[in-house]
Amino acid sequence: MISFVDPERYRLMKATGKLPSPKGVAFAIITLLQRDDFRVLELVRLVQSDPAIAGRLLKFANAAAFGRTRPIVSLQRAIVALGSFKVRDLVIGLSVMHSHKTGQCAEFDYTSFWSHSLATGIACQELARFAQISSEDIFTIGLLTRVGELAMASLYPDEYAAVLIAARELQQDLATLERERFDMDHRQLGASMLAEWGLPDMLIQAAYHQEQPDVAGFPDGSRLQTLTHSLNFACSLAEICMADEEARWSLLPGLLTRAARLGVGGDALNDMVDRMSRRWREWGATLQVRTQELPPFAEILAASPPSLRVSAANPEQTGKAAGQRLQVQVLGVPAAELPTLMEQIEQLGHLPVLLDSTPEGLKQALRQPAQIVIADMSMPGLKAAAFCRILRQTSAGKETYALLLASPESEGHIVEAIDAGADDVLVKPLTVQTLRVRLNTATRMILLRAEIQRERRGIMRSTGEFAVAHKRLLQDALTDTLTQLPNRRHGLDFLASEWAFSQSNALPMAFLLLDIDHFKRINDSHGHPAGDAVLRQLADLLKRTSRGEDLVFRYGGEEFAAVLPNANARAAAQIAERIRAMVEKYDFVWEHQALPVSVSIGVAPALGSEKDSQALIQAADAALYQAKNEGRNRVIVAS
Ligand SMILES: Nc1nc2c(ncn2[C@@H]2O[C@H](COP(=O)(O)OP(=O)(O)OP(=O)(O)O)[C@@H](O)[C@H]2O)c(=O)[nH]1
Repeated sequence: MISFVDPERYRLMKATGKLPSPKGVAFAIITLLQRDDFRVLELVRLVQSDPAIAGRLLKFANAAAFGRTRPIVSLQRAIVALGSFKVRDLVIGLSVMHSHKTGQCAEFDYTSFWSHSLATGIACQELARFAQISSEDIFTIGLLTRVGELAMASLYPDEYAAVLIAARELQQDLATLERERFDMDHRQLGASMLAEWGLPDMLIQAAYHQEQPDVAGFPDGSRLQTLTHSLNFACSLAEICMADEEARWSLLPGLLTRAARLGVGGDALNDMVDRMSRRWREWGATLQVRTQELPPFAEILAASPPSLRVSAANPEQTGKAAGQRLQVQVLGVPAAELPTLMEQIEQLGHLPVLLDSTPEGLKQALRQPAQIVIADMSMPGLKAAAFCRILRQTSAGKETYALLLASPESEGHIVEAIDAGADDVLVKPLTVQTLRVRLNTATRMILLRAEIQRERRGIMRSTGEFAVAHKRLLQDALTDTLTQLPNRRHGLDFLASEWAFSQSNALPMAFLLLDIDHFKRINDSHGHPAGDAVLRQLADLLKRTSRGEDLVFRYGGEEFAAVLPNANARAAAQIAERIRAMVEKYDFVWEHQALPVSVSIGVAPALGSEKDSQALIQAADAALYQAKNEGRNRVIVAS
């Protein structure tokens, strides 16, 4: 199944001395293990001769022995625990990495290559249990899976640089271009190298096919198929680790589909990615390979923009409603149908997110539902109708588009599910066309809901702004600009309503009119601004000293007025006298100069006999006129 490089050609390439190869101790270990009669002690001695490799092996052995009560401290024990052949493979991987961190090919990014390879190796270890393979073996193959590319760059630095540029600029398949140029590709060359170093055939096959696991033709469910898919997933996870934030989002759908194939999703996937990225950084520090911090995977998923523009390069996505990429949570879909569904969702340009078919997965869907939730009616744990009902009760779930999948047998429950709040039900088996039509409908519906929300927010904002503006206008219309007291219009309205209230409730009230004595003189002697200042100071004084229930307002010019609810003639006269005396004593100041000010006040208590509030004004005005006539700076109560 593997198309290796022609052995004679490989021999010639090797003879150039340019092919990457395990050096020193690693090479000696390969030779040792090729002998049938090698002894573990010889292996231990060889490893001991390179302290750097010895240290890393110990670390690996302890990582593999995770869960043991005591760490392995002796190299011999570590080698026995790992097994001689695993030791050989690990040492090969580490040695190749160590001696090929830089090279001659200008377009080959050696630093990124090893960052990616290490991330792949570490991700592979996380997948060891799925692939039913030891974590050391799978680490090595993850680390070396792209070693053919490194070899091409070492053998033909200039020509390979041109191939890399063409692959990038023309967006063409690298292996195809390599075959056109060199009559072999990196997969073939890599496989030949791994075979020469003695790595197990199964690992070589997986590495060879990992870029296109579906065309490998491995039997469904076979160990080799799972291993190849695991390697493919690990590479995709490494891409995510290497990518910047924006590129990461576009890689997510592919990763989630691959994870679904292996049956990993929900919190298990989040934990796995977080653990992997942590170990990648740890090992990066040990092996001096560049790494970068990855936010928690749950955060990456949550932050992926729901309305990411769809890449025009993907023809499947054209014609999709408004070109929106939406998060689609998938819940309770039987394992056999899952990969196809995830792939279809991805093909249609959306972001499939697999949730565990466990109570936890259900909780997550209810707590943080995506824009679309696809739930199978046969999901374990909760009936679809109940799920929809609970979903609709949550604030986030109200907006979610709930699409249920029904098997022909569960058709009877469809009406029940729709009544419970499902937006749509699809009867299986699904075709990609049906799914496309339904997801487009969902997308339009979601966009429409978002539009309505936006408009509603806009209306609320305008209403709020209008209310504020209206209040401000009203305030302006009722306030005197110079003194900030209520103006005449406001004051007279208040007087009218207070008078009517006191009349109908037989309560006392009074009205005062107050006029500054010889105000003209202040203007004439000190200027109009001095007059304004006196008006403002008097307004403040009246405001500060009036009772809470009274309304003091500017009547006009140098005249002020006060409406005094609940004040009979005597009380009103006392209030007026208090004001008069206070003004007389008050230090009015203009430009550090004291200005003596006095006021005359006419008091009009409501007697119950006047026909309207206007009569009170006239009475107060008459009393004020009398006060002025009698010498000013006095209070006259109308009778
Ligand atoms: N600075 C200033 N002066 C004002 C304002 N409104 C009215 N006046 C002045 O107030 C003065 C009122 O003068 P008069 O009606 O003769 O009365 P007076 O000088 O107070 O004398 P009596 O009321 O008889 O004690 C006029 O000179 C107006 O120009 C204002 O808003 N600012």
